[in-house]
Formats: sequence, structure tokens, C-alpha cells
Amino acid sequence: MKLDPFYLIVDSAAWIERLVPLGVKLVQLRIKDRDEATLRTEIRRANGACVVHGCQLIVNDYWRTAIEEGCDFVHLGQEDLAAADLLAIKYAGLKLGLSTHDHLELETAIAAEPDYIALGPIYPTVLKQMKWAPQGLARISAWKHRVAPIPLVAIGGLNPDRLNGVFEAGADSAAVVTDITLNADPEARTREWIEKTKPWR
Ligand SMILES: Cc1ncc(COP(=O)(O)OP(=O)(O)O)c(N)n1
Ligand SMILES: Cc1ncsc1CCOP(=O)(O)O
Ligand SMILES: [Mg+2]
Repeated sequence: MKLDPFYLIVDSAAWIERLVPLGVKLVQLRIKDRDEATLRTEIRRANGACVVHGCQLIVNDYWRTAIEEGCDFVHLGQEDLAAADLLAIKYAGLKLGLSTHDHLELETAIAAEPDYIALGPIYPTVLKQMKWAPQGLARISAWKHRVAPIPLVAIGGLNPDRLNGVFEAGADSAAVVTDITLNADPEARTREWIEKTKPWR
């Protein structure tokens, strides 16, 4: 499976409706701490916008609601995976992306036969407190060697100036949150990401 090299991650359907029409082809809805009804409405809205614009939606964490809302791709961290019903996810035909931060997590992820594996944080991130030190570019190459042909996603502290480095190290896709959502001009920054990831498309 080929992943788009630009992987946007946002926390609301409003962000998806705002940025996906610019040409984003791979987006994750990463919602935290919202009630079930809001979550469902957000997933439904996000799915609608992605269908209209031919964008692949990936729902973070909430795999049951994703199935119920007709989505086809979920992202799970290691703790999410341990609590999830992997057979139900596969039986429903969902594609699956998994987070990894160390070798043990990598082997756990490979055993689950995912559709991509993410490695992070590559650089320091301001999005959330991480237990792991920044992994660096050499780790991407080591991961690529182990996971291929499973696509590899790099995440954490990425910006347009760091893209050449992560792709040359072996990443298939670069995921981003705050470089875009905290940018003074998210639309212009999104266009810059689309442009700079073109050579790997
Ligand atoms: C592409 C991608 N990579 C890693 C993560 C992190 O997932 P997780 O470890 O479950 O942490 P939360 O995002 O749920 O806080 C991700 N969401 N996407
Ligand atoms: C969720 C997550 N997992 C590893 S790094 C990260 C945060 C990525 O956010 P940003 O692109 O703002 O550094
Ligand atoms: Mg999670």
C-alpha cells in the first residue's frame, strides 16, 4: 500500500474542512477528551469532508466509533492496541496504523500486521509530553530496514526544512501537527507541505 508523503494530523472536523480542500490526501482526526456524542459527530463530519475531497481519513484511538461511522482506517498506539479487539478491526476491513517508540514496540507492531508503522518523536515535539527522547534520523533508517515493505511514517517536530532528511533516511510519509495548526498561516503552511512533499508522491 502506498501512503501519501504528507500526513496531516488535526483535532477537529473544522480543521479538516478548512485544510483538506487545499489538496491534503491523508489526514488523521486525533480527538482527545470529548464526550461520545461530540466524538461521533466529529468523525461523521470529518468522514463526509474526506469523501468529498478524495482524502484518506484515519481515525485515532476510537476504532469502534470509526467502524460504526463507516470509516476504513484507524491509528492506534501501543496501549490502544493492547486494549483493542484486533480481530474485530480486521474483520470490519479496517486498515490499521500503529505507533512505535522502541524495538519491543516495533516487534509488537509487526506482529499485528499493520498497514503502516509510525516512529516518533523524530525531533522534540511540543504537542505532548513524551516518555521517549527524540529518535533522530538514523533510527528511521534502522526502522525502514526492519519494517519494509510495510510503509513507515515519521512523526514528531517535523517542518518543511526537515522533510528531505526524513525521506532520505527512509520514511514513506511525514506526519505533522503543530507546524501547521500553530502556524500563523495554516493554509499557506499546508500548501508549502504539499509542494515540498511532491518529489516523493
Ligand atoms: C501517525 C501517528 N503516529 C503516532 C501517533 C501517536 O499515537 P499514540 O501513541 O496512541 O498517542 P495519541 O496520539 O493517541 O496521543 C499518532 N496519533 N499518529
Ligand atoms: C502524537 C505524537 N507521537 C509521536 S510525536 C507526536 C506529536 C507530533 O506532533 P508535532 O508534529 O506537533 O510535533
Ligand atoms: Mg492513541
